[in-house]
This record gives sequence, C-alpha cells and structure tokens, in this order.
Amino acid sequence: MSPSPSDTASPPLLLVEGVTLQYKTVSSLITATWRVDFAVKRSERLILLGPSGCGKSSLLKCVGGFIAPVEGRVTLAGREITAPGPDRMMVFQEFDQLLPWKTVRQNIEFPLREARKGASRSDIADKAGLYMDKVGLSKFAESYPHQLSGGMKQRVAIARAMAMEPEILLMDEPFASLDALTRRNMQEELRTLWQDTRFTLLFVTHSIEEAIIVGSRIVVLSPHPGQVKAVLDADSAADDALGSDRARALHEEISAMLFAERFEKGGGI
Ligand SMILES: Nc1ncnc2c1ncn2[C@@H]1O[C@H](COP(=O)(O)OP(=O)(O)OP(=O)(O)O)[C@@H](O)[C@H]1O
Repeated sequence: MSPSPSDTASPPLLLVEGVTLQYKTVSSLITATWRVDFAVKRSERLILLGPSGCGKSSLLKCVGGFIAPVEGRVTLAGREITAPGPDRMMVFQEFDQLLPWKTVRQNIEFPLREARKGASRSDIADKAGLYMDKVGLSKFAESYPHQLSGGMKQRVAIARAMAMEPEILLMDEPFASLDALTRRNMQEELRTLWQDTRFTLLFVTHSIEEAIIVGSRIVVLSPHPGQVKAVLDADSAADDALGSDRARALHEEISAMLFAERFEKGGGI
C-alpha cells in the first residue's frame, strides 16, 4: 500500500504496529483484529471505518490502554501503551457517560482536578470555562445532565475530554445515538473545534458520510477479524461540501470496498 502524502512529512504521534486483538471467553477465542498497522500524526483526524464487528472499538480500547494486544504494539510519542492515561481521553456513544449528580461545570472540572492535583481552583475553573465556551455550553454551566439534550450531553463529554488537553482524543461513535440533524451539526461543530485547537483525533464510525465529514484520513477495515484494507486521504473531500465531486468519488470508492468485502466474506455493514 503506497503512503498518502501526509504519511511522509512528520513522524507519527501514535503508532499501531501489527496489532492482533483477541478475547478469550469460556467457550472460544475471538480474534477481533489481525495484524493491524496505522499511524496518526499530530493534528490529524484519523477515522477507523468498517463494518460492525470488525474490531474498531477494540482498537480504540487498545489505544486507550484498556486491552493489550496479543501480538504487535502501540506507542504514543515513542512510549509503549500499557495502561490508560490522561494523555488519551475517550468520548463514547452513550449519553450516560456524565456523572448525573454533578453539573456541567463540575463534570468538566472533576477529571481535571484528579489529574492536576497541584493546580489551583481558579486554574481548574478557567480551563473548564474555556472548553465549556468552545462547545457553546457556558449558559448551561450549572445545569445537570438530565436537564440537557443528547447533543448537549455529548458536547459536555467532548469539552471534558478536551479540557484535559490529551495528546490524542479517542472517539467511539460519539454521535451515533443522536438524531440525524443533530448528528450532522455535531460533525460540523467538531470540525470547527478542530480548526480552533488542532487536536489529534482517532475517531471510530461505521458511517461513510461521517468519516468523510470528520476525517483527514480514513483507515478502511475489512470485516471480522479486522485488517487494514486501505488508508485513504480525505482532507480535500472533508473541506468541500459533502456533495462535491471529490467527496462523492471517495464515498463510492469506500462503498465499493466495503460491499465487495461483504460479498466475499459474508460480513454485514
Ligand atoms: N468483551 C468482549 N468479549 C468477547 N468478545 C468481544 C468483546 N468485545 C468485542 N468482542 C468481539 O470482538 C469483535 C470486534 O468487536 P468490536 O466491538 O471491537 O467491533 P466494532 O467494529 O467496534 O463493532 P460495532 O461497529 O458493531 O461496534 C466482535 O466479534 C465482538 O463480538
């Protein structure tokens, strides 16, 4: 596979090399991914795209340090990942990832306070305030999660993760539970946030549209067990409108890949 132009410039922040992930159950051994390689450079928005069950979430959990590879390794800025850490913050699909007894402000401040024991109250409050503002939730600082819509809850989860200023943000289908219109708005908002802060993003989805809107590069995975099928440059397509020729061509290219796999291997999309 030839490297895309962005592969050649600067060294990667995150390196996933030959990663095989397995789950042992009482009755079987499930291979979730098979010798997966990819790299994420600083300020990239890399998408893991593939059919259900191809191991996208497992790969994200591995980068998060929650599960260890049986083969291969994952390094962040040259350090091997062996456990979770504040340098990798995760945003999940579920709306219930916030603490229901804490306000929006407290939800954002809580992990900051835990991670930065020496920081002053006002530094923590300033940092939380900054990111609340970035996601447009300053007016809801004293609201509780049950008083927020699904989209607002996801904005809080994003602000909470961003306020930790991790090396890389890990997002596992963060907009999948939202209605179509809110989902689309959130995808655009995430890109606006990126233009503002240039964070590094590893984002899991099984939506081709979402991959094209959010991503600067797309790793297409084959069905179970997941293997890298292609790495595609999406930056110019993401900058255009979704209906542009470039975006349409990329959509068709990915669809053809995923549907071909579906018939070859009998997987679902
Ligand atoms: N805790 C677990 N125990 C056993 N098997 C698991 C576990 N978690 C995932 N798997 C299996 O590993 C494979 C990959 O699952 P994973 O959730 O990573 O895929 P995915 O691509 O994220 O799927 P989806 O898009 O449906 O969320 C699947 O076959 C799944 O059943």
